[in-house]
Amino acid sequence: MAPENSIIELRNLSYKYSSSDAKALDNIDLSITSGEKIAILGANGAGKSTLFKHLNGILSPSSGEVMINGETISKKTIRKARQTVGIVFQNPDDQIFSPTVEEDIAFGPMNMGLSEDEVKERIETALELVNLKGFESRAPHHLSGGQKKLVAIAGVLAMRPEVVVLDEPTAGLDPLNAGQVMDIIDRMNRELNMTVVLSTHDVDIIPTFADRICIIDHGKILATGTPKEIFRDHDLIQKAHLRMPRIAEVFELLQDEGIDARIQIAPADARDEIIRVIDQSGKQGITE
Ligand SMILES: Nc1ncnc2c1ncn2[C@@H]1O[C@H](COP(=O)(O)OP(=O)(O)OP(=O)(O)O)[C@@H](O)[C@H]1O
Repeated sequence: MAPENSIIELRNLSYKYSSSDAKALDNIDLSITSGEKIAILGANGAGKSTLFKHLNGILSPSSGEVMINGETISKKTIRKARQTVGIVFQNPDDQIFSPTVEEDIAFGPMNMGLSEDEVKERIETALELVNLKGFESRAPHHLSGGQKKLVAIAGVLAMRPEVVVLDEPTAGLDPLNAGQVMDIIDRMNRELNMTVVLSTHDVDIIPTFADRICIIDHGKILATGTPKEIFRDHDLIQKAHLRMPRIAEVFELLQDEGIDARIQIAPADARDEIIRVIDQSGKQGITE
């Protein structure tokens, strides 16, 4: 039995590409809870994309199983699994095919057999959410990389999946667009109650985004935990080819100055800690 509220359940999942001797995924056990925001971290080649391709049946396990809402993905359940789990690939060119933005976003909902009115409404809502109203007739291949990424997100959004999986959603985007994409992802979770699974190499966005982190290395899970738990473990961070978020470096510098500040990784926690240190030094100043 899958744990209660578990929307995705991976059990002893292993996968080997036919052209390779090594396992790309090696005995993965992971349970993803409905409504959570989970970040999958790992070095290049760790197995993140291979893992994601198992979440809606693009790849089938060499051994083990993938369950969506308690049902193992099989020929019989794959259609339902694909409606439940929508994937936004790393390269938007892999998923945008239609001559116009509107037709591209309509593709998924039309395949679901929805009425014309419903499809129209979904296109409008999806374009509004990604701030691309007015782009309906534009040709996707003439858009910028960031705009294409937004079209790919809108296409998945229009299918209203319970889970959205995003493979490195901010890769190749300038800071402003990366921030915009992260805001959209956050709204998908807060306003549309979607479960979000994403992979990223950007450790600075994780403390504000993720409820939970899962670190994979050479196809195996090294650790799962809250961002605070994971970033406490320096050996783990090194092994996974990651680094501490920049905010933590400020606290390390303060500690080098002999200031009793506890290392923080998220902006709001950093603010609270700095206020605490200032308050404390103020009180010390009064008593001295
Ligand atoms: N089509 C394929 N055929 C053979 N081996 C593959 C194929 N795709 C990926 N691999 C191998 O499987 C392993 C996992 O690759 P994967 O693309 O899942 O990693 P990743 O964590 O997504 O990496 P990145 O961060 O670079 O996108 C790597 O060793 C890779 O070389």
